[in-house]
Amino acid sequence: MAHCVEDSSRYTYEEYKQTADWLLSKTEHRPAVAIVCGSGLGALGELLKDQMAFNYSDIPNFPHSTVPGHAGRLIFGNLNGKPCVCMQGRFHSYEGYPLWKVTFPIRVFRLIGVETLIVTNAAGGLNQDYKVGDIMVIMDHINMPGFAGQNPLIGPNEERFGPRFPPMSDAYDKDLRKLALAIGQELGFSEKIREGVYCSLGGPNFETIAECRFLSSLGTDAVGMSTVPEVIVARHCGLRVLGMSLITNKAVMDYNSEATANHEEVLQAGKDSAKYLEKLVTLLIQRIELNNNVF
Ligand SMILES: O=P(O)(O)O[C@@H]1C[C@H](O)[C@@H](CO)O1
Ligand SMILES: Nc1nc2[nH]cnc2c(=O)[nH]1
Repeated sequence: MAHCVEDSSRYTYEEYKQTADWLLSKTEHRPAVAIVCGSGLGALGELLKDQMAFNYSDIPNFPHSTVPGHAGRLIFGNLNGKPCVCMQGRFHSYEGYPLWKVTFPIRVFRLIGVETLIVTNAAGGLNQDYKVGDIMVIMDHINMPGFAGQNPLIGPNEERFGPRFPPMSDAYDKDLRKLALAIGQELGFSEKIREGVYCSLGGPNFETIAECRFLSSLGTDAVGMSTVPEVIVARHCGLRVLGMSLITNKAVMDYNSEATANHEEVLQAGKDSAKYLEKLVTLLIQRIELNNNVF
């Protein structure tokens, strides 16, 4: 039943196009790379030179950011000579947005000519080797809400974006992952840089101890509340994807522990470690090879 409600109120192709055309008419920037900033990681957006920024509330059809640490600005500019667009703030289903709304910007990016998506997030570390401040290059994901029928591609398929049944076994680009890991080593972060599996849950509560143990037994290295819907939609429309999680807290796995996760700690860890992610992304963008795709 829920699906029927969602279907009748999904964005039309024309609405994605309207937003894309609006943006293209307001700026001369023509980004090839889009960056989504996770909780507390908005400083990445400040790296862009020759900026032109829009508040989400001024962009036709755009949802609004409601979470602290997500400024709600779309910034166009150049990073190390490459044209980029950066979302300072993303949307989450726990804010009350259906997944087709959460992922709206991704298809708009495709229509304005973006070919590579870099998604970042704040995540809890389940892997016992991980420390707060580590950066995990996402190798693969588990779409937990997908197990319960929640997927941004549910509803009539829009063939102009991609196929009905997109594969997801190659969601995270191998070459970009290799490049990110190599740059991490080159920058001297070998202790900090990891590669692992991200699992997305619906939130907004943090996990119980039993849930953390369960996720860990499934092979999850880091847990969060975002990213996966964006990646599914990005892959559906042919974008190349790199994902990176900043480990902002260690998931509580022990019934004797007094620790509890909280958003303030997540934002603080973002502030403390933003500089590492900034260096990594800056060098990565310089080294990325672009195909100059036109959609
Ligand atoms: O947008 P991300 O996934 O980085 O945000 C994470 C998940 C929740 O929104 C929030 C919890 O602190 O951080
Ligand atoms: N679900 C979830 N999201 C997070 N975002 C940052 N830390 C966490 C966490 O521990 N769990």
